Amino acid sequence: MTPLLSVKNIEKRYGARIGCTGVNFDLFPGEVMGIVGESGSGKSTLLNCLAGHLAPDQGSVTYDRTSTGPVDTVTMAEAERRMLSRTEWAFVHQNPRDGLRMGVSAGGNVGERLMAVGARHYGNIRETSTDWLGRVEIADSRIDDRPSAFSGGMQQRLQIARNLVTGPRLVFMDEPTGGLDVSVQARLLDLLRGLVREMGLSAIIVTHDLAVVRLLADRLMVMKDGNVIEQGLTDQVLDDPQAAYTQLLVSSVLQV
Ligand SMILES: Nc1ncnc2c1ncn2[C@@H]1O[C@H](COP(=O)(O)OP(=O)(O)OP(=O)(O)O)[C@@H](O)[C@H]1O
Repeated sequence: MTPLLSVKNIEKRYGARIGCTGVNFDLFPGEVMGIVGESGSGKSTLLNCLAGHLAPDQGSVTYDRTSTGPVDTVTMAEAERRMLSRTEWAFVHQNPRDGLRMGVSAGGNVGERLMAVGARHYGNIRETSTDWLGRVEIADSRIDDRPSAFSGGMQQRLQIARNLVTGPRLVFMDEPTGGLDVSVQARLLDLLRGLVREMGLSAIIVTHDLAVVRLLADRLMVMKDGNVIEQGLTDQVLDDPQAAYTQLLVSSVLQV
């Protein structure tokens, strides 16, 4: 089977400082990969290199695009990458404000993504938007409200609807449950798990929360000081960690 994403030898430096280095992995269709590690270990740098937000200094990221087959997203033209981000990819930010348009209604936030991929019929756009708000547990009556009138959990659910409405194949998530109350996190996690399964999504999720990877990720990558120090099936890595650092991480000795 062709990997959906094939990552080879990615390195990103900030001057002399290493962001991440020597990262290699394949992600297959329908797989969810978790990336964990303490603060500053290089998780966000790697995610941003994979999603095309940062240009790595070395390495390749090959994506199996529906229309053309495998393409190197590091060297592709910016316009092409932007098109991928609107159609086959999605990016869920930790802070919903970074992924929403705060001055646009909830329905508009979802609907404009449909318009960006060519939807023109107002009635259909409104209907699909309402349907998606329902799927993320936002009442119909809130469709014309702006996200600024929503709670943090609702904003995050709206960001998820905005990202998934166009039916992406690959979703990048940066601490999707970070910054939320514990009870809100649990509900959001449940919702995400349902959507990922139902839509057969592939995803790469950065988190410092092992409960998030336990619930969502098939595979897990552990990072420290910019390096991947262990990777494998989530249950295997968490239940039988090989690296001393992962053992500390799992035994909660480390605060990540
Ligand atoms: N814009 C930048 N300029 C310089 N150094 C940076 C920049 N962004 C990140 N770094 C450095 O790169 C390394 C990896 O940082 P990164 O933000 O990727 O880690 P992280 O694991 O995502 O951390 P956190 O969980 O705190 O977000 C750190 O040493 C960090 O200081």
